Amino acid sequence: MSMDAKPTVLVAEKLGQAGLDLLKDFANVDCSYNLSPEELCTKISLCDALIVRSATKVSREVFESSGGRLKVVGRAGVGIDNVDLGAATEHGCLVVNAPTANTVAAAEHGIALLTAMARNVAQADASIKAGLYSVQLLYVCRLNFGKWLRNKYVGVSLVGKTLAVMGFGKVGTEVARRAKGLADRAHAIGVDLVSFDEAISTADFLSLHMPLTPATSKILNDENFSKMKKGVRIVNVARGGVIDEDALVRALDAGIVAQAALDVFTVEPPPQDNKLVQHENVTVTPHLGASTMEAQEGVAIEIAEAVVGALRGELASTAVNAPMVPAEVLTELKPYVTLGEKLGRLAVQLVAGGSGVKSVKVTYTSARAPDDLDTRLLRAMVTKGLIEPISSVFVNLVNADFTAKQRGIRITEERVILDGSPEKPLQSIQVQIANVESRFASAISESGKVSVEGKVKDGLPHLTKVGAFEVDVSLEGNIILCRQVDQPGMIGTVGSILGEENVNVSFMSVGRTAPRKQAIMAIGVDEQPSKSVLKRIGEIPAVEEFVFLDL
Ligand SMILES: NC(=O)c1ccc[n+]([C@@H]2O[C@H](COP(=O)([O-])OP(=O)(O)OC[C@H]3O[C@@H](n4cnc5c(N)ncnc54)[C@H](O)[C@@H]3O)[C@@H](O)[C@H]2O)c1
Ligand SMILES: O=C(O)[C@H](O)COP(=O)(O)O
Repeated sequence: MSMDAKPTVLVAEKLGQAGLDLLKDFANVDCSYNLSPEELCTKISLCDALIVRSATKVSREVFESSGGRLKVVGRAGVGIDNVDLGAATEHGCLVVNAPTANTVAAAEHGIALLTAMARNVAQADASIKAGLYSVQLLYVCRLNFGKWLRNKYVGVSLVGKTLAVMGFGKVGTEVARRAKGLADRAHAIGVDLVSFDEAISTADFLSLHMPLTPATSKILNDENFSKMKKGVRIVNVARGGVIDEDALVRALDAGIVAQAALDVFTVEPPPQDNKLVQHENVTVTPHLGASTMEAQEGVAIEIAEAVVGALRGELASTAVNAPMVPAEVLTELKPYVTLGEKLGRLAVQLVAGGSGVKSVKVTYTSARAPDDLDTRLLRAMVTKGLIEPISSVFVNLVNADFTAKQRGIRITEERVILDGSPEKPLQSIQVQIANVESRFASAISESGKVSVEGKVKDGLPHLTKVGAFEVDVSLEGNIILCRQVDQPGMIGTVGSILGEENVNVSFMSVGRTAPRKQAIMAIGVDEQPSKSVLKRIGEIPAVEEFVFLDL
């Protein structure tokens, strides 16, 4: 981050002014458009956030070049096919989009293309203009009637036709709503949910609105064109890649597809000699679906708010590579999130060597029904606590599951449903690590696992159980755990050794199996005691084992 501690946001494509103003209130904003892939990779190591539209490829190299600084990529629009989500997740980088602000604009453009295509508006306009142009050049008669082609551009009517809306999400729904008014037939609104094969074989018009994914890539191909009604007309305001463009040229030439209206292309901008662009039965626009004044202001505000929120550490409601947790749930879970992370940190530090951790079980006790308790955030934070003390990896909500998997750590979850009031989301969290040896033998529970358990008390995380021993220590600062013979004077002895070195004790708690037998003393300390102090504690005759844990 820069010297003035403001984050830096790189805006790599044109963004509405209202969004830029919002960003500038919070961050240093670098608007650099038309960067080459190499320039983007060079700049990115100085940026905390990147905002793009559809033209910038946010590739794996971009994340690798960021050196861990890039925290969020904001896609000022819907489609995220230009962002390598896998690489973003691996690098712990949140990706957010602006999913709602351009819906109507895209739907309106789809309808514009549908009606313009059906009535040859673009071709007829180009033809007349070409005719007038030759008049001016040649200084001949006033009109060139050769270009006034009223018979050539006879169109087709939409009334009574079937429109198949493929991809019935936000844009698809809005297209169907508008098309209903045009076609005025129940089955033209796309509410008959039919199979893909039925849709393509019965439609007079196809309007594409699905995202580009491995499943939709080239979904309209030779095989599927051959199943279509002869004379079908196709509108694409989704992504060029959902159509096999060579196959579409063949289908147009064969008369299977009468016309196509395309806003998007596999390669943008398409090369000059692209056969679709040149085809007389194809109408094209340069990816204008989201390009209205209103949509661009809306998208800019939507993405700026999401990026600023993410940089502030808030969970974005439009995240596309992290679990979505609504704001009110997040507020409620906050102390449990801290508890989960601290229990993870404690548990892994109790393992001898730390690195053998492969099998972890997290048990939640709660009076809430399972579907009323979203544990993904808790699991991610336990994972963060488990992994960060034993590696240099930065773990967050985005990459927690990936990082655990990559390190071969299997994390299972169990919920124990309690009777009682579901007012609190959780009663307790227990973290158990199987098949490991402990640096502190008393942390091994009866089941042979390193086990720690905690609760939230008065809004603060507390350690309440270590192995089979019940304790109660607030999880702030650091902790010393001692197992000793239960006898009078132990608290005073340990307390005075710490006091001599000015180590402040914040909390002490003793849990024992039975009076005068074994006990565990959990001591919360604000400072880290020196090695010699820890040695002196270990030399107290009644102390059988002890461990210092860094929280
Ligand atoms: N031309 C433009 O400027 C422009 C503007 C906005 C959106 N878009 C494109 O349109 C797409 C849709 O936008 P949206 O806001 O409606 O998104 P959305 O997520 O609301 O809708 C997408 C729909 O497609 C469906 N879908 C996914 N895979 C499918 C498949 N294999 N077959 C059929 N349906 C499938 C989903 O279930 C969902 O209902 C975006 O991903 C983007 O690529 C383009
Ligand atoms: O997916 C989208 O939102 C649209 O394709 C808009 O893309 P654009 O931001 O490049 O106009």
